[in-house]
Parts: sequence; structure tokens; C-alpha cells
Amino acid sequence: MSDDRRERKPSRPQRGRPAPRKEGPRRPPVQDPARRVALDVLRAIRERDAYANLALPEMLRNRRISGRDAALATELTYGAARAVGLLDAVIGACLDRPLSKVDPIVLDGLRLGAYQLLRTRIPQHAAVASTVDLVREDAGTHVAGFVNAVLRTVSEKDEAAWLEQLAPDRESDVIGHLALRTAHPRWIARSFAEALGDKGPELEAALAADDARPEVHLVARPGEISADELAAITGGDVAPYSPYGVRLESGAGDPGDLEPIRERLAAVQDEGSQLCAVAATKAPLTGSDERWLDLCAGPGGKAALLGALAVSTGAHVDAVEKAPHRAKLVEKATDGLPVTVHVADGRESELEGGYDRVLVDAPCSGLGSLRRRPEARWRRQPSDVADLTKLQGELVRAAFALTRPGGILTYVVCSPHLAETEGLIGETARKLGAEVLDARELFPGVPQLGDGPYVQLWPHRHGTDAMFCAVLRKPV
Ligand SMILES: C[S@@+](CC[C@H](N)C(=O)[O-])C[C@H]1O[C@@H](n2cnc3c(N)ncnc32)[C@H](O)[C@@H]1O
Repeated sequence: MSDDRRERKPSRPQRGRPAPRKEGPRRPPVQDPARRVALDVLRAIRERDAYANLALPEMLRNRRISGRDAALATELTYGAARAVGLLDAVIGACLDRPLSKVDPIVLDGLRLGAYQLLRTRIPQHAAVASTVDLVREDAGTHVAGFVNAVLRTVSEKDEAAWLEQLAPDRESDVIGHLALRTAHPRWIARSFAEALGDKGPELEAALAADDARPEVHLVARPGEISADELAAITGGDVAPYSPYGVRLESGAGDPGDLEPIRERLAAVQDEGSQLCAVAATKAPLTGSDERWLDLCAGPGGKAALLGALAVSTGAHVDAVEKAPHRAKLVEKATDGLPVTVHVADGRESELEGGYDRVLVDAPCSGLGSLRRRPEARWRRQPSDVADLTKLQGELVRAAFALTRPGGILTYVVCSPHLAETEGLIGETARKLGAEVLDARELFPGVPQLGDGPYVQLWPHRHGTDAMFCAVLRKPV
């Protein structure tokens, strides 16, 4: 935006603190509860590293917002948080100063407004006026003209026209081009390309699927309720691959309100996670099959499924989790199941070895579940991956030491990044002398699993998170 279109230059409010209102009567509180929540969550993400999928439901509950307002708040919060890179590129093109010079509180508002203008059908006037009102409440009247002028400039073109202007040339920089189009950081788009071995239509489909709101997946607890019954009660569809899965349309409200979930007959769990947990219990094994170990168990999604499956086979699960508060979540998730929770570092758990089956669902970059964690793609850094692979290798080695000869070690990460997947497990298995089994055989009915021996699931192929699964056997 040029200076002549901006109102008098504001003295900047202090970062993180609303400036006192300068004029006019106090507004009645919360004229626009949905956008107010969205803006407050965007701010919480920026200021205190909040997670949208935790902060949003909490705010909606505390403010007693439901129905259409809750649906709008969810759409705006998730959408704007996911598209930050794209929104910032467009906002930056409307300014005559660097984006970093814009007050962060004002920038949150600009992102919320730009998202509505570029990626929703909200009428332009409503998008601009409502955003100006909210930012005025937070940052003072003096910023209203600036916000109004920037958003009016944003609204002069639609998303396609902005991309035409701002995206790198597809021919010379396909990664940069697709990254901006699908609101991904370049390094993540590159890691997807490397994992797929593709820079064409498949990469585009993968990034596009990652830029869309995902369905909600539920797991029907084995022995408690069937997937058919769960689908009938919730109005969802039986999932295509997991025998325990149900898929619900996104935006169908808070799944925590569903009766089967309140009654603990079912839980929210991505179908890919379900498939990996089931695979860990199904790899062929000779001899005893009673002692199972989940070495990275928090918050307990897979431990609960392992525990429920263990009931029918007579097995017992030890679940290790390093973070005490997450270990409590595992206890809650596995209450009543044959699962013992241990608060310990999986690398030195001091558990007695000889396990028949060990699952290492390792801490990872989470690049495989970006669609469910909208802000994560902008928070993660390439350097995170190097730190994580060190930990992943140490956990796999500790797990292998705890596995009995002939026993099965299943390694899972929610990431397609090659350093965390094939790179990590291939090298570690070789050094340990482990036999690599063909994991594809443990995912019956799941198409497009490639050449093996590992399994990499993808949102665009399977509708699941991009889970990776490798299955090793310790030689006798
Ligand atoms: C990907 S999550 C596991 C998800 C879990 N299996 C589920 O399905 O709900 C990885 C977990 O490992 C835990 N963790 C991190 N470092 C660990 C360590 N050294 N030993 C044990 N657990 C660890 C993290 O706190 C986190 O809860």
C-alpha cells in the first residue's frame, strides 16, 4: 500500500498488549463471536505457541459458542493458520514496507481478513468491515484506516490472480510454485517431492490434499462397538481400510460431543494410525506372543488400540511415555485395558527385555499430519528433522535391545520425510542386523503401497495422514 492511501501513521501499540482505545464509546462486547475467536486463536498461536486444535475448542467451550458461529470460527481459524505463507505473500505485496514492520496484532487481523477475501465466499464488505472492527478493538482506532486500506488492496484480485502475480514460474521453479499455491513452506514441499519421487501431478495432488480440511476419523474400540454400529450412530461412513475406522465429514461439530466418544466406546484417531497399530499386532511371529511394548505411548491412541486387541489375544502391553502429563493421558485412554503405563525415557526404560512385539511410534516432525495441525507447517524448521532423527535412531536401538530373538519391532512416524522414514530405518536396521519384513502384507486391501518393503500412506492416495510404517524382525 502506498503512503498516500494510509491514514495518519500510527504510533505502534506495544507488542502483545492491546493499546488503550483512543476515542469513541466502548463497543458492546463480542459483536462477532466467530471472528473474535478466530482472531484470538491466531494470536495465541503466534504469542504462546498454542495449538489451534486445542486452543480453538477450549475457547469455543469457554465462550459457549456453538452451531454456525462455531463452524465459521473453525473454518476461519484453521484456514488462516494453514495459509499463513500465502496470506503473508499477498499482504506483503500490498505494503510499502516489510511485513516484519507491521505490528503483529495488526498482522493477525490482516491475515484473518485476507483469508476471508481470498479463500471464502464471505462478501468483501463483510470481510473487510468485520476485520477492521476487530483489529480496532485490539490495537486502537488509529490502525483502522491502515487495515481497511490493505484489505481493500488485497480484495482487488482473487487468489488465482494473486498467485499469477506472486508464484515463482512453474517451469523453472516447480517446488516454489506449488509451495505457494498450496500454502506450504518450500522445504516441506521439497520433502514431499523427494518422498514421492515426483515433481508433477502427484506432488501437486499431495500438496493440495494437505491444504484441505480433513475428515474426522474415529476408531471403534474393539470389543466395545463395531465400526458399523459407530457409523450408524454418528452418521459417518465405515472407513475403507481399517476394520475399526469410521470417517466423518469435516465441520460436523466437536467429535468429543458424540455419545460413543463420551462413553469411551470410540475415540478420534486417524485411520492411518489405526492401520499401523493393527500392523504391529499382526506381523507373523513364531513362539510366544504375550508381551507387547509401546515405547512412545503418549497420548495413548495406539496404546488403547493395542490394549483392546490384547484383550482378545491374552497379551499384556507395557506403555512407556517420557512426559508425565502425556503418561496420564495414556492412563486415561487405556483405563480398564491390560496396559501398564511407565513414565520413563524409552532409551533407558530399565524394563525387562524379551518382548514379543515392540512398537516405536517415534517423536517426529509431524509433516504427515499437517492438515490436522494447521499452524505446524509454519512452526516447524528443517533443523528439527536432524534433531529428531538422532532421537529416533536411539529409540529404535533401545527397542531392538528389548525385543526377544524372533520378535517384531514396528517403527512408525507420522511423516513422509525420507530422513525420518526410509533413511533412518534402512540404516538402523542394517547396523542392527535386523530382518526387514514386507510391511505391505500387513495392510490388506490398501492400494498404492509402492514397491515396499515399507509402507508410506498419503492423504491424496488413502485419505489418511501420511504415516510411515516399517516392520523388523530380530534374528534368532
Ligand atoms: C508420536 S507421539 C506417540 C503417539 C502415540 N503412540 C499415540 O498413538 O497416541 C511420540 C511420543 O513420544 C514421547 N517421547 C518423546 N521422547 C521420548 C523418549 N525418549 N522416550 C519415551 N517417549 C518419548 C512424546 O512425548 C510423545 O508423546
